[in-house]
Amino acid sequence: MATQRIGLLFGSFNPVHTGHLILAEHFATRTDLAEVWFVVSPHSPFKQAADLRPDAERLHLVQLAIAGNSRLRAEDIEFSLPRPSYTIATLDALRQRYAEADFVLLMGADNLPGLPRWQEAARLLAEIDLYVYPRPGSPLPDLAAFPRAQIMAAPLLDISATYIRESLREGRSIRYLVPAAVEAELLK
Ligand SMILES: Nc1ncnc2c1ncn2[C@@H]1O[C@H](COP(=O)(O)OP(=O)(O)OP(=O)(O)O)[C@@H](O)[C@H]1O
Ligand SMILES: O=C(O)c1ccc[n+]([C@@H]2O[C@H](COP(=O)([O-])O)[C@@H](O)[C@H]2O)c1
Repeated sequence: MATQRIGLLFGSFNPVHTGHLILAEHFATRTDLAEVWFVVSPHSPFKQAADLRPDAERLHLVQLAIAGNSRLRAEDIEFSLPRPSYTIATLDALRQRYAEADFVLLMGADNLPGLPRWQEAARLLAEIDLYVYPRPGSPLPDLAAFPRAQIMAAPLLDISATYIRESLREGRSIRYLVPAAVEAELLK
């Protein structure tokens, strides 16, 4: 099989929302990437696990959100890896499982300055291309320290999983903020 470039969008997806989907669809259809995979993290190293929905539920919501879209995929590889989920370990595992894929890391410009503090950051930065999308309110990062990174504009929706969780707590509408199937599941 020919090598395919696959974009990886890492996150807690607690829950997945329309902002993630617009971003993923953009990269999967308007760049050289063949697909975008949502890598559901059981526990992101810099985040508290306290108000996290169970892993399987967050994965299921991603699966509902992307159902029928052959360019998007839900990846649960981190469920079977040590925690917290370090991206370099995940990348090693993904490369072992999918030897034919050429992975690219998708990342918001706000996250890039923190990347040098990630586990084995030097190896990670040496081993993978980064597509960095600007975030409103975040200055464009200096790419000097990131030779394999390039800025790629993408349409963004100014919502977050935090906003969805707050809306649910307050009994407010989440219609259109998440796909209808995700909304139905969250309101069950
Ligand atoms: N509205 C959005 N537009 C583009 N990218 C987003 C948006 N929301 C989140 N992302 C990015 O998607 C990835 C996964 O997001 P994550 O699961 O952390 O969601 P989140 O909405 O930022 O969550 P939370 O509000 O719980 O922190 C991260 O890289 C994050 O920066
Ligand atoms: O590898 C690391 O050391 C590392 C440190 C912080 C974050 N990450 C990855 O970045 C993703 C987004 O992080 P967060 O905290 O914004 O949800 C998360 O899912 C992790 O896979 C990875």
